[in-house]
Amino acid sequence: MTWIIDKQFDFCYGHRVWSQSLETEYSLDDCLMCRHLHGHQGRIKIFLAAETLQNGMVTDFKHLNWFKQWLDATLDHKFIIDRNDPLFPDMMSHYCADGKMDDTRFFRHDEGYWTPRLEVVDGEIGAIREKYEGMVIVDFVPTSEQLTAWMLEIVQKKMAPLGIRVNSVEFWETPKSHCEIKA
Ligand SMILES: Nc1nc2c(c(=O)[nH]1)N=C([C@H](O)[C@H](O)COP(=O)(O)OP(=O)(O)OP(=O)(O)O)CN2
Repeated sequence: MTWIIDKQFDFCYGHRVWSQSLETEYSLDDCLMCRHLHGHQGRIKIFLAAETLQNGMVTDFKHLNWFKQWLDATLDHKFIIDRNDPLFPDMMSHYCADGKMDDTRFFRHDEGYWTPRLEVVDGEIGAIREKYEGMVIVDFVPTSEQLTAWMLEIVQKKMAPLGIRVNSVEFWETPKSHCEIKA
């Protein structure tokens, strides 16, 4: 017997899918809208599984509170940008040298993303600081598929010491566009 429990989390974020390309026979138009800077109300569901119960539970639902905190602090109301995005030097001009991301101007986080060191823009107007405060840099195109894979890995690593298996992760970029990864 396998028990599967799940918990859902919502967050809003911005992104740009700079690699989008379309087969117009199928898409019916050639507008690469996902290359625009745009935002979503994202929804993620984490599924945890076990063959035996501890204290009558797969694990306490509250053992995912850390994920809510991480999501709120890291991605909620942030713009997720790929460091390889051709627009990166333009959007992140204060954080580039020779047209490339200057790693020394960023914090590297264990979960595999970067955030700008805000002292780099000391002396600039508040709006400039606010722009960079809202940036989360990743090393992949932030599609539904890749965001889901990234978050699956983060949850798997964190839950492993508890002996909890992540069964799958589901992600909704919009209410109609959904991705699932079975671990
Ligand atoms: N396989 C993927 N395709 C697309 C992705 C993606 O991450 N993976 N992302 C986008 C866009 O970011 C976009 O915002 C979502 O587009 P779309 O599905 O077209 O939006 P809706 O769910 O609102 O659907 P409508 O048909 O426009 O109503 C594009 N493709």
